[in-house]
Amino acid sequence: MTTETTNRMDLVFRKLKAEEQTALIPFLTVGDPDLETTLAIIAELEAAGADILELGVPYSDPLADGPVIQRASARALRGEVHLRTCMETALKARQAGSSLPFILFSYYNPILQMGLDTFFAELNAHEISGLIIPDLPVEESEEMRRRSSEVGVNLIPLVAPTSSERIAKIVSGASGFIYCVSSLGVTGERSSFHADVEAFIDSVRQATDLPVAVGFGISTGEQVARFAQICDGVVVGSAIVRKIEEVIPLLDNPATRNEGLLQIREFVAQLKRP
Ligand SMILES: O=P(O)(O)OC[C@@H](O)[C@@H](O)c1c[nH]c2ccccc12
Repeated sequence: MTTETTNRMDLVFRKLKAEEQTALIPFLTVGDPDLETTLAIIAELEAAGADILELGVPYSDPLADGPVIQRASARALRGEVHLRTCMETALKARQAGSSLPFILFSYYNPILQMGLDTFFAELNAHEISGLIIPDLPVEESEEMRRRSSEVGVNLIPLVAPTSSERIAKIVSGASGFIYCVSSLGVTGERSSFHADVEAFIDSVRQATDLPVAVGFGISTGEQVARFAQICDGVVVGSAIVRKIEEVIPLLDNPATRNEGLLQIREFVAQLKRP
């Protein structure tokens, strides 16, 4: 008997699995170039076939990010976009009709600044289904996992090709999905991945019944199709953030805004159907 889940993300993975489909999971930085445009881009990503969305909280010290996302964070921070505005953006996107499950992607510090009690009290109220905290110390992940599950939000762990014997520990008690980082280093488009990435992903699959997704460096339809063969989800961030950066001049001009939005939609659509 399956336990009924109300978590929107879990329902999407279950539906895609039944259809033998892989989730396309874009990442964007909220507020890049501005909050109103982020809401418009979310609608384009959904129309382009996105299944789940990572909403990145801009941060002043994004140590795991490459230059593309660093620039996006800097643009969003100039617009005074912080953790609470990102949560509010998720709610506004839902109210505007989006049915995408939202993953709030934040470094640990902004969450600590807000205060854990406030943060977790507001997660659900803002339609957040998942949480990724790339720099969450393992020692503190137990409390964060407990608090997340208390409010029905999946705290999604990252595993790296070097995690090896820690994989079992990382995935035990996890929920939502397991995020396999395809390569070492920081985010950013890549033409090649960690040498044994398929074997690594397979070892994660052996260690969990949860959906397994891969991210880091994936930027073309061919790369998405390659990983879709062995994963339940594929995350694409920097390539989409770069496309957004490229069309900012179009987005900023009312006369060409729709052209800019269309270019973002078309870029993401070809990731799903190369
Ligand atoms: O940008 P890429 O190379 O496509 O990788 C996904 C990534 O953007 C997103 O999941 C992410 C953004 N910042 C991160 C920091 C750590 C791990 C993952 C991330």
